[in-house]
Amino acid sequence: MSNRNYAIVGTGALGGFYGARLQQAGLEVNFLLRSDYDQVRKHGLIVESPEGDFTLPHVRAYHNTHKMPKCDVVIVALKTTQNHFLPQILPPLLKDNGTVLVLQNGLNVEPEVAKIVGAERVVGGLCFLCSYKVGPGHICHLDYGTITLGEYAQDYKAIGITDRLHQIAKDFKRAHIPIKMSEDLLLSRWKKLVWNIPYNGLSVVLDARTDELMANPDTLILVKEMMREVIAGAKSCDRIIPDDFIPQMLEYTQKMKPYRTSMKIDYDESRPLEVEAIFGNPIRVAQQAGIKLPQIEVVYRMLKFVDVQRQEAEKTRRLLGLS
Ligand SMILES: NC(=O)C1=CN([C@@H]2O[C@H](COP(=O)(O)OP(=O)(O)OC[C@H]3O[C@@H](n4cnc5c(N)ncnc54)[C@H](OP(=O)(O)O)[C@@H]3O)[C@@H](O)[C@H]2O)C=CC1
Ligand SMILES: CC(C)(CO)C(=O)C(=O)O
Repeated sequence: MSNRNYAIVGTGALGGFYGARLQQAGLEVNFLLRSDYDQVRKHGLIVESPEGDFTLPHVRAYHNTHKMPKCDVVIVALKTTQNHFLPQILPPLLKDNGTVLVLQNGLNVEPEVAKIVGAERVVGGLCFLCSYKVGPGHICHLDYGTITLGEYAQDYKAIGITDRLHQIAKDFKRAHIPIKMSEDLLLSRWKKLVWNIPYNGLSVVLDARTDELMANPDTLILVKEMMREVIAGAKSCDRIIPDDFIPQMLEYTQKMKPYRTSMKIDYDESRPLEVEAIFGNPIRVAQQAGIKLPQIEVVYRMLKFVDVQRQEAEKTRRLLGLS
């Protein structure tokens, strides 16, 4: 049995789900919470899942990083829009030889964390998970769950699969979380963006679920064209995604239960959108290599517009005491 202890920074749809699974498998997991702290401290976590519902009535819940024990593995599961909190959260939580595992969507999230804790402490992970938070401490897992783990090194240099990756993978497998390991984290991040960029973006701009985007011939064309642009973006970083990856992603989505993407859920709930991590960073990275991604850029500008509008409306509602 591993004696590695874990911290979950951001106990929401993703962090709450994987953290609960790790605790259920017997590992020590320390959960950092914000608005859900009181509820989770008193009543623990509830997970509904097609793989079996379960409740953890007692969890190690904290709302202050300084009160948490130092951990071997700190999992970053905040929305990227909240990453400005990481410089305060991470240093007191991490053991001297500890690892930060970044499970967020988007590109260039590891370099952000590396600036705080050092590149040698960072590992990334891409989560193929459909999960959302129903209420405080209550997570609904809809489908999938595989994590692709990859080592991070300065400038996303591919450094292969290390011993610590195997160690972390072992803990997750113990918790029945399917794990793949990537030799090249940057390639894996771009591959994930082949899905996230078209579906997350169009779901918000067009107010549509994945099945609706797939069923309509016009949106299907847009999805495919945006996927081709993501592949061009990856190529600008010398990462080659074969063209047959597009039909694979389309088939994956076709088989998926009708799904409101995570960005659409954020939009519907008036939360800030992960526009910069998922759109802005890939656009800028490609641009630095002299490659333009014009269709992705159109959706990016639209998303920024609707995001600002929503946040302004939300601020007004708060000022009026309406939310
Ligand atoms: N959900 C999914 O199925 C998938 C999500 N992802 C990615 O995973 C990441 C997390 O997404 P998701 O779990 O859906 O998001 P959620 O909004 O469900 O969870 C994030 C949690 O972080 C908490 N939080 C935010 N700021 C702080 C803080 N300063 N201190 C403590 N807790 C904080 C939030 O609490 P509060 O309520 O207080 O704001 C919330 O509970 C994103 O990058 C997303 O794109 C990737 C693949 C699938
Ligand atoms: C691709 C998917 C749906 C997980 O499979 C996802 O990553 C998301 O909603 O952000």
